[in-house]
Amino acid sequence: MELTRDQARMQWDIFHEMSEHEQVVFCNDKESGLKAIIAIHDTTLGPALGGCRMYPYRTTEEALEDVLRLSRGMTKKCAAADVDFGGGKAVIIGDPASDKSPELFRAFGQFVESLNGRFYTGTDMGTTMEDFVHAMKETRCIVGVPEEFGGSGDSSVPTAEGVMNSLKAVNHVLVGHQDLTGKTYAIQGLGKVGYKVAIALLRAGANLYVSNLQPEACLDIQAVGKTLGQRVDIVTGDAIFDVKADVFVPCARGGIINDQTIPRFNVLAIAGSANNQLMDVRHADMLNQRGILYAPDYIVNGGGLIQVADELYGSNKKRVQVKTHAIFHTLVDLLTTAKEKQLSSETAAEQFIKQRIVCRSKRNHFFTGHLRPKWAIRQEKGMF
Ligand SMILES: NC(=O)C1=CN([C@@H]2O[C@H](COP(=O)(O)OP(=O)(O)OC[C@H]3O[C@@H](n4cnc5c(N)ncnc54)[C@H](O)[C@@H]3O)[C@@H](O)[C@H]2O)C=CC1
Ligand SMILES: O=C(O)CCC(=O)C(=O)O
Repeated sequence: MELTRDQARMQWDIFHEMSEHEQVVFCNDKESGLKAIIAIHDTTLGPALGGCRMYPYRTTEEALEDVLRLSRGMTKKCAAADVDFGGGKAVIIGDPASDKSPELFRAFGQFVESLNGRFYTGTDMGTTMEDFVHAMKETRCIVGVPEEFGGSGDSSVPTAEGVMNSLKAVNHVLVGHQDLTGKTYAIQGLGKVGYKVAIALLRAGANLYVSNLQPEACLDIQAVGKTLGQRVDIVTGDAIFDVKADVFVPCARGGIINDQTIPRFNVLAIAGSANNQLMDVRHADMLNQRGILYAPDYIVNGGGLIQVADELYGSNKKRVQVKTHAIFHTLVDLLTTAKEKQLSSETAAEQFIKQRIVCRSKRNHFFTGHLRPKWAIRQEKGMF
């Protein structure tokens, strides 16, 4: 029997929704119009770390569901990348194209500061480094702002490098080498990460199908392809799920691997930066049954996290590069183990992550949770 709206409301329980999470903070600031949710999933390995997404969610439930899923993914990502942080994430409910203001991000910063070092944040889909320059005036817990403001800069650069290392790992597992010349990739989303991946793939001699909400980015990539002598076909809407390619590279929203899309994919593998690509864990088994190799997103897209975590240890570009390169080896080992054990890559990854959290939780953490000086002190010291 279907529940009435009132019955459904009465049965809905936030503690049930967040039963795997430590803390969820609803942030409301009337003056700036800020409506945000911060979710802290698991701090076993250290303070929560994860970006802040801005999106015009239709309902609060939709925003809550997204932030709970994203923060759960961050716990896995931190463990996979072997950093001393736990999983957290924030979402701001609003349209990034029209609802941003310095006041909105300052208000968000105040809420982050109120958590007193339990949560560090920076950019994600719909937000930019510049947005967080406003937020950092109110909190010591912002990462990934431009270098001139004391941050480690654009985290989409190492994220894109990590995606490229993953695409080489996938090629290695599929055909025994890392050379991407002549391969075809279907990229969904040409934003901060997808655009950089597209350029890197063209330079590596690959051909592309691309799709993006704003057509300008597709046209730019097509022009670059022409200069380099590589084919770039622009695809609109969700036709990107149907194209015949070697690898589908999701670099936009999550949930794109689901009951509807799996029968449509015409690729050998899926590996991209989008967070939470699987609508449900069982979809990894469905991909396995179709013989499509799936590279778990929280391993592929760990480069940005590696950079912002490293910033809190005192930024070292070489260290970030080495750890981002390690994504290649982590993925080759994982995909090989999954094949040997006849498991889906997602199940194998979850086993590996669980083991790592148990093992790492027993050692002393390198990051001891110190807070950085406040903005005013940093200004006094002439840092900006
Ligand atoms: N920026 C980073 O360093 C990291 C990003 N990610 C994830 O990677 C994904 C992309 O992130 P960013 O590039 O930073 O975001 P972004 O906001 O800069 O770019 C997203 C792009 O996807 C496009 N898009 C959205 N829906 C689409 C659709 N249905 N079809 C085609 N294109 C679509 C948009 O037009 C936009 O250009 C997100 O899922 C994000 O959570 C994960 C780890 C780190
Ligand atoms: O890339 C960042 O700034 C933080 C890491 C993160 O939120 C992510 O990897 O999804």
